[in-house]
Amino acid sequence: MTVAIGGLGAIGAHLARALDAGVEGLRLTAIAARDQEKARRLIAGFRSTPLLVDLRGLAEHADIVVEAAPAAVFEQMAEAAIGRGRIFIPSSVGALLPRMHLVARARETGARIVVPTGALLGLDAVRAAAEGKVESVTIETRKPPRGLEGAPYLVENNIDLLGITTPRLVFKGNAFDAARGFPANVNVAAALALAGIGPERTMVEIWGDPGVSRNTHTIRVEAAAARLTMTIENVPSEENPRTGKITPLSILACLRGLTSTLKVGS
Ligand SMILES: NC(=O)C1=CN([C@@H]2O[C@H](COP(=O)(O)OP(=O)(O)OC[C@H]3O[C@@H](n4cnc5c(N)ncnc54)[C@H](O)[C@@H]3O)[C@@H](O)[C@H]2O)C=CC1
Ligand SMILES: O=C([O-])CC(=O)C(=O)O
Repeated sequence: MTVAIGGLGAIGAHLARALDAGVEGLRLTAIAARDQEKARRLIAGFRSTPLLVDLRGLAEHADIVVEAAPAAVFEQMAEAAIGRGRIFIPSSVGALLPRMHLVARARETGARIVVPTGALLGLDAVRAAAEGKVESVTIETRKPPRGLEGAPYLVENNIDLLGITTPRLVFKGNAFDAARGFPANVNVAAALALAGIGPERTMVEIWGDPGVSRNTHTIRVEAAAARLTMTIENVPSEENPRTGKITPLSILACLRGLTSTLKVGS
């Protein structure tokens, strides 16, 4: 299958390099970048040169379109990919929550929207639990203050975390509101909501924590079949401290799952 990537930052550049290095059954055919010069430098050493197109053009050149750009440009990429019936893999999952009409549109065009586990863990177990009765799903996110810097919710509420010396709870509410207030920080909460009981019922706490050096997410699920408590501690990437290094790896694993003969995990 052919793959196109929109956005060449912490996630996209890593993914592009990995695909060019070789992944069985997958070929990188197109990329879109805001900084064209940087993109050219990235692909200069590639074994096979992908086309450099704009975000909307990606869907014309690949079976699978991976969105790895800021949430602000999510809609144009999603609409083009879904409109053409592609497999659309979003990174900015929070941007999907207020746009669930895209799922109905995908049903019409034959597109698929495949949400990767991303910086989170355990979505296989959450999905399994949600086949039965689920009482509650919560996620507690702790990030070093600079990993939350610039979030619209903090700006609107005049919350400055940079000088704090003790952990501070900055948001408590549902996943829908968390994604709106922290579009670049809690995509994991959106993915959890979609795997389980939806954005209104999935509860989120966001902490600015000067005591952690990793982006740390703990999910708790109380269900009829099982009780889950899971924590992941992500090493922030050098390019973008908001993004854990595991994220492009998760998308790569997700891509492999689309073509592999042996697939592990639901
Ligand atoms: N699902 C998950 O678990 C996670 C999702 N994310 C989300 O994934 C998205 C990408 O994250 P990163 O790679 O860390 O971001 P980044 O900021 O490192 O990279 C984004 C790239 O998109 C490019 N870009 C911006 N506008 C563009 C346009 N119009 N056309 C083409 N390229 C454009 C930027 O130049 C930049 O290179 C973000 O929305 C982030 O919040 C991040 C971490 C985990
Ligand atoms: O922990 C991470 O790497 C990123 C994160 O919270 C998100 O975008 O949801």
